[in-house]
Amino acid sequence: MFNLRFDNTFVHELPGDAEPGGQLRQVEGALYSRVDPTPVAAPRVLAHSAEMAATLGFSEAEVVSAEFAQVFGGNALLEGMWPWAANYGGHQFGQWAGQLGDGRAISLGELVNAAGERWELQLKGAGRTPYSRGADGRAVLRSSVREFLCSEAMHHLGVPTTRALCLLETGEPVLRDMFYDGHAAPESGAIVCRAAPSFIRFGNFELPASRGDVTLLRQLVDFTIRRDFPELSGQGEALYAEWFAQVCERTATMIAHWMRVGFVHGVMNTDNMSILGLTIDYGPYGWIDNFDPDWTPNTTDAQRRRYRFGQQPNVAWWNLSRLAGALAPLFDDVAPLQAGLDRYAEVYAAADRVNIARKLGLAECRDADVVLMQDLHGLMASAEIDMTLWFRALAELDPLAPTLQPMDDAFYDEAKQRGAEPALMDWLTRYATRLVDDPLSADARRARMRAANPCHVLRNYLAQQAIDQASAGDPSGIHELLDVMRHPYDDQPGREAFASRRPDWARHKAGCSMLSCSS
Ligand SMILES: Nc1ncnc2c1ncn2[C@@H]1O[C@H](COP(=O)(O)OP(=O)(O)OP(=O)(O)O)[C@@H](O)[C@H]1O
Ligand SMILES: [Mg+2]
Repeated sequence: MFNLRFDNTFVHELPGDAEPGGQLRQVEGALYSRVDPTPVAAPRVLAHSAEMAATLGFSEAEVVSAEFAQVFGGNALLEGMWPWAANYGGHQFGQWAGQLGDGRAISLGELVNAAGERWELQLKGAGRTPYSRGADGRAVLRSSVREFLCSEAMHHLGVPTTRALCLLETGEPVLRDMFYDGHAAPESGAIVCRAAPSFIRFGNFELPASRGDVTLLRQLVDFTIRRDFPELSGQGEALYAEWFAQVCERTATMIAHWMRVGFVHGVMNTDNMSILGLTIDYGPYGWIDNFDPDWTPNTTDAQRRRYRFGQQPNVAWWNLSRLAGALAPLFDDVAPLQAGLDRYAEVYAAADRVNIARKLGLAECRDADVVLMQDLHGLMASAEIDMTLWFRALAELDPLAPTLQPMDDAFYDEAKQRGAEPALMDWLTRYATRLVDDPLSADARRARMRAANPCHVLRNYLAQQAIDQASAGDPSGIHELLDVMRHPYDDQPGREAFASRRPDWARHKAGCSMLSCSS
């Protein structure tokens, strides 16, 4: 069983903490600490991703074996695993926060699969590490279900993301004060095994830079380029510049996907930004129901709304500029770093135009189409229109006889719907005129729109329903939701309930419209 190969380049090639064990402390001159997961009472696999298991080389029989639960619950190691916690810092909500590190994530090893791909396997919620800073190193079931489901949903939506192999309950309670109101209560503990080619974050570079440890910074940069960006050539500053521009490009692409599907990350601190441009850390994230660029699901950010939906492209730029600052000691001149940031803006602007063309079913995006989309966004916000339902239904519009009828289900408020009808009809008329002037056939337009506008997204209340059911002992809701999210662009007859508007009861319910960072 488990014929797997691990090569663990991160720990083999880079300096680690000389002191073994899980002592809390500032770890200097090292990029990680060796630490074993803390065993749990009764690990049980609640769900797994069949695609990810196959990719990594696990058979279905292995996934249901007792040994699998022991390994991914943190009670046993496979040959070749060498667990560690990474050392990183980060800017949190705009402020430098110093050393953070993996306080509850423990990487088990870098698996090299049959196809030769590298996948780092990482348990989230596996116990304390030197970076736990007074917290327990654990994760609760509700947040773990959300991380597991969203990782896979995002992948199937075509959004660059870390993946999830499996979700386990630990059989141990975890104490959490969900509303930060002094009422801590026990919740079920859980662990997600995540997988990604690398979990390196902007903050991994920021920490040695903040300490003036340029040698360590350079070691990490050289390693990252060598291992994760093998397509880049050149050397010295020119190579570093090209690499930074690549990071900027990938980040721009990722954010454009978020904006296309209506994903709000919720806590875009630089320690939650992947150097590979993958969506990382599914914490207090949320999905746009009624279109609102000012919405954030994160209750901790409710006042300032730093990480609101419409702000994400700007925040990513700000985060990249923090990374640029960290990398500056490797450059004689900051011009190449500035060029990388400019590259972000260009690539994002181009990707935004591609989104507009795809979402509206146009062969190309003209300048006037940008205005057309902006005007639509304004109307969608004021009329409280569901983003997913609107764009999906818009593909059914007849440009020769435009009506609002296909989009009838997308409205949350009847009075607002009626009030907005004249303006929306004006907009539809403009759009229909534009369509007539577009070279795409009706079929090609519809196919283009249906491939860009999902009908199934992981609406907050859907995840919450699966959580409530799992908390009562029945994980089948997780399985069904995962299965729905495997085909987000397909109509799924009999599963219409997963593609409908957020129900009224979910509008202000915790977990459905607002998410606590307590996880
Ligand atoms: N229960 C916990 N025990 C120990 N450390 C924690 C815990 N929760 C969060 N942290 C640490 O606090 C910092 C910021 O937390 P954040 O919520 O961004 O990350 P996270 O959800 O734990 O994990 P990740 O970014 O790995 O997905 C990180 O250093 C994280 O490891
Ligand atoms: Mg995090």
